[in-house]
Amino acid sequence: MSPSPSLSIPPCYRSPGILLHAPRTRGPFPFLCSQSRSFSKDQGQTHNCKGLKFIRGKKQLKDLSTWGIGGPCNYFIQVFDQTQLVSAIRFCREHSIRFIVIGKGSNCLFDDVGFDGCVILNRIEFLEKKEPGIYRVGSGFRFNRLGVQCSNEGFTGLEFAGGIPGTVGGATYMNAGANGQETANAIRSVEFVTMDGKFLRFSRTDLVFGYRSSPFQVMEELAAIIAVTFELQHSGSAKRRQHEYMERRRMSQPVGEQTAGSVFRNPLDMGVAAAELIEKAGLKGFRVGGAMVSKMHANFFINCGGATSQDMLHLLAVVKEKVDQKFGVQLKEEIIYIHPEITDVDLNKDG
Ligand SMILES: NC(=O)C1=CN([C@@H]2O[C@H](COP(=O)(O)OP(=O)(O)OC[C@H]3O[C@@H](n4cnc5c(N)ncnc54)[C@H](OP(=O)(O)O)[C@@H]3O)[C@@H](O)[C@H]2O)C=CC1
Ligand SMILES: C=C(O[C@H]1[C@H](O)[C@@H](CO)O[C@H](OP(=O)(O)OP(=O)(O)OC[C@H]2O[C@@H](n3ccc(=O)[nH]c3=O)[C@H](O)[C@@H]2O)[C@@H]1NC(C)=O)C(=O)O
Repeated sequence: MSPSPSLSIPPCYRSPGILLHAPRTRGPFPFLCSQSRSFSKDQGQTHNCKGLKFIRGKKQLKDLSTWGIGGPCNYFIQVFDQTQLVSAIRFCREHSIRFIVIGKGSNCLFDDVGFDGCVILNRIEFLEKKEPGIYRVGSGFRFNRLGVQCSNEGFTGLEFAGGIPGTVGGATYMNAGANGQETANAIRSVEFVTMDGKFLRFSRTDLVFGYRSSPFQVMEELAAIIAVTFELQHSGSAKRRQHEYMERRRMSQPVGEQTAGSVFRNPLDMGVAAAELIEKAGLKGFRVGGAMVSKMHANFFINCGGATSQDMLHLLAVVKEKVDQKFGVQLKEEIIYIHPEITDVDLNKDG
């Protein structure tokens, strides 16, 4: 799909060498006619469909993102179980409405223009203990809470999740990690729903994860991850370790500020952290409008109050450019930019 003529990609993302992680929003059925919808029309109305209540044009994405940035979305719905999730997806597809599924919005940069589609907020929050160390958890369950609970119960594998602001679904999708642990290593199986409404369950051995990557990021038929089963081992020291990791996080990261965690992936092949390069480029405290490189941790960018998506995009672009100029390293985003209208456009490709 081509960019709409009425919306422009921010100029900073047109410059050669300025790359952006591809936003993967799920589009409508290709064979259905696209309805012409004006952005955020029917402001403030709700639309009831089979017991589901969609809010039209009113929900501000800044309230759904840890960065506190983003304009209105055309449709918004919260889902509390998999039946509601599937119904919401079916509604979107039948009406040719693009949708995204989000958790805590801790890895998303929404645009001030908003999102011309439906944002489905995942509130599937159950936790089942199947047997000692085996937890089946709804994808909307807070990852932080899971990490603390499992560690307190004497199981190791998810200590690092303490303090991570995302959901179990987001953490699986991103293969979140910290302190030498990764989500993938604790997974036994993942249940998800496809675009045509099928439920599938893959066991860990069927899934190839990497550093901040999962097969779900490139799975065309994925609609949403529904639940994840974790398999953890007994450990007398898990609780202490979880506390230590949390303390380390408090000492090294700007906890409590409006951030989206690490902005860039570490360039693993270079054997250096993105934060180190940004700091050595002299960019700690560098500011564009309301967006600033944290003085505490250079790979965290802070909304100091009133930052716009343009501020943040420009800050990202400047940091990438300076790091490239100084070290010849092209940083790659960990955060996902949700473009207001473009579907499946890889902005990494060119300007
Ligand atoms: N290590 C750390 O300290 C930090 C880690 N993080 C990590 O960032 C991630 C963000 O989690 P969260 O805030 O919940 O995610 P978000 O709400 O930010 O969603 C980010 C993207 O993840 C995908 N996604 C989220 N939930 C689902 C789901 N149930 N099924 C399929 N795709 C999904 C969607 O991608 P798409 O639209 O492309 O399909 C979505 O756009 C986690 O991995 C979190 O642990 C974040 C901050 C700090
Ligand atoms: C926050 C995230 O995950 C974090 C995770 O919490 C921490 C803790 O294990 O390790 C990663 O950060 P990181 O690589 O920056 O880890 P740190 O230990 O803080 O720093 C690495 C190196 O960079 C140096 N460093 C760090 C910050 C800074 O401002 N300047 C600097 O030079 C540190 O001295 C250290 O030598 C994850 N980030 C990535 C992109 O891999 C996230 O994914 O959102």
